[in-house]
Amino acid sequence: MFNSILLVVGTRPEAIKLAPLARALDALGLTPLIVLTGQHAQLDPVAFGFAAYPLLRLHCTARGDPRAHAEAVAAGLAPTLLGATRPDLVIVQGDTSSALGGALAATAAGVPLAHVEAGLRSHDLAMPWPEEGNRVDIDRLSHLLFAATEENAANLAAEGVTGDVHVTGNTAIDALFDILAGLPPRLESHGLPRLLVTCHRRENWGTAFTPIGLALIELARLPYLRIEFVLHSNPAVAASARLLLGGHPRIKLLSPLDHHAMVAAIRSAHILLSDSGGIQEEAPALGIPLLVLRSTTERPEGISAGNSLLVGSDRDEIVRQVHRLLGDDSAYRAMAVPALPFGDGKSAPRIAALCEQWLARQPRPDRALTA
Ligand SMILES: CC(=O)N[C@@H]1[C@@H](OP(=O)(O)OP(=O)(O)OC[C@H]2O[C@@H](n3ccc(=O)[nH]c3=O)[C@H](O)[C@@H]2O)O[C@H](CO)[C@@H](O)[C@@H]1O
Repeated sequence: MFNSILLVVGTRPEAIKLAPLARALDALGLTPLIVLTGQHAQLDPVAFGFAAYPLLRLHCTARGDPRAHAEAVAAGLAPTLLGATRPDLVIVQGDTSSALGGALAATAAGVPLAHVEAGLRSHDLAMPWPEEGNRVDIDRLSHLLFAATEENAANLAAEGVTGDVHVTGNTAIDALFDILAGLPPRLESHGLPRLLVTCHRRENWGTAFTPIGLALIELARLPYLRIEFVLHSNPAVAASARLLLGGHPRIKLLSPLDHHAMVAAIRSAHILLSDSGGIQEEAPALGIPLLVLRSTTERPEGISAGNSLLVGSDRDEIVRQVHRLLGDDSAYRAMAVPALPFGDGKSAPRIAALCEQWLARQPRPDRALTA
């Protein structure tokens, strides 16, 4: 009896986190249909191993209004969910408008919905916007909720979600370990310490980026510090960095890296400075101290583990914290102890097995015939 499962993929982080699940489902004989929504138009399915699976492209490129994008994704998905090839389960990941669109489409069509990375909460609907609201809405609609941590599950319980909640870890760590398995051992770095920076969140766009850029220009005065800024694939997001930092002799702007190269770059950095959700999950596992360019986070576990620290986007605070880690070896070492607060790297097979068991318990029209 074949169950059809549909994975909704819109952005790079969704591709990174759903690729291990696609493989785990396939290993159980539940080969998924991969829906590429087009939110990150340049997303290459081959780079994430999706070429092995049936693909459906919706061509819903990102829009300024995230709710309008979610509705476009839902409309694009409707014919597939209402047609003869009606899936048994739609799986979405995280908090993007593509994930919300997949959830809205599944709900409208009466197709069961599963949410990977359920229960993350900053408890501030305005920060991050629209992701916090997307996550709450998706969790409210989900039949299966895969929470990365106990804290995520506690958030869901507090909200009284009606679906089945399971603590599984985050598949981001599965993806990380898959890459590390293929990398040569990390060599002790004897070169100049490197500060690796990424910055893409909406709240750091445009003029909001200025204090962050000025902090980097101030830090670049340290003759022994190398600063590398990995640009985001969204040109509007990268524009602020290019404008303020382009051409600076001591700050190197790098084009977006593939995930293997990015993990290698993170692993060989001395300090990370980022507003990224995924890097908040990877940094503790790699034991690289992370200063988070946000005023709040839905990933407090990395902070509780001592691997990450919120520095917001205040210029002086960013400079102060980088100086502190460069100058105080015990402070640095305290943040550099590898930890796995977000999962053990086996989340994908765990989630796949839970999906298989849940599907086996669902009544199906043809099941009555074979009973
Ligand atoms: C509010 C929030 O936090 N939302 C997050 C947002 O994702 P994000 O913040 O993690 O987004 P990015 O920072 O773009 O991706 C990061 C990944 O990309 C890799 N990377 C990075 C630069 C590069 O040049 N090459 C790469 O390969 C990097 O190693 C890492 O694995 O949406 C996701 C989907 O819903 C959510 O899950 C997630 O909560």
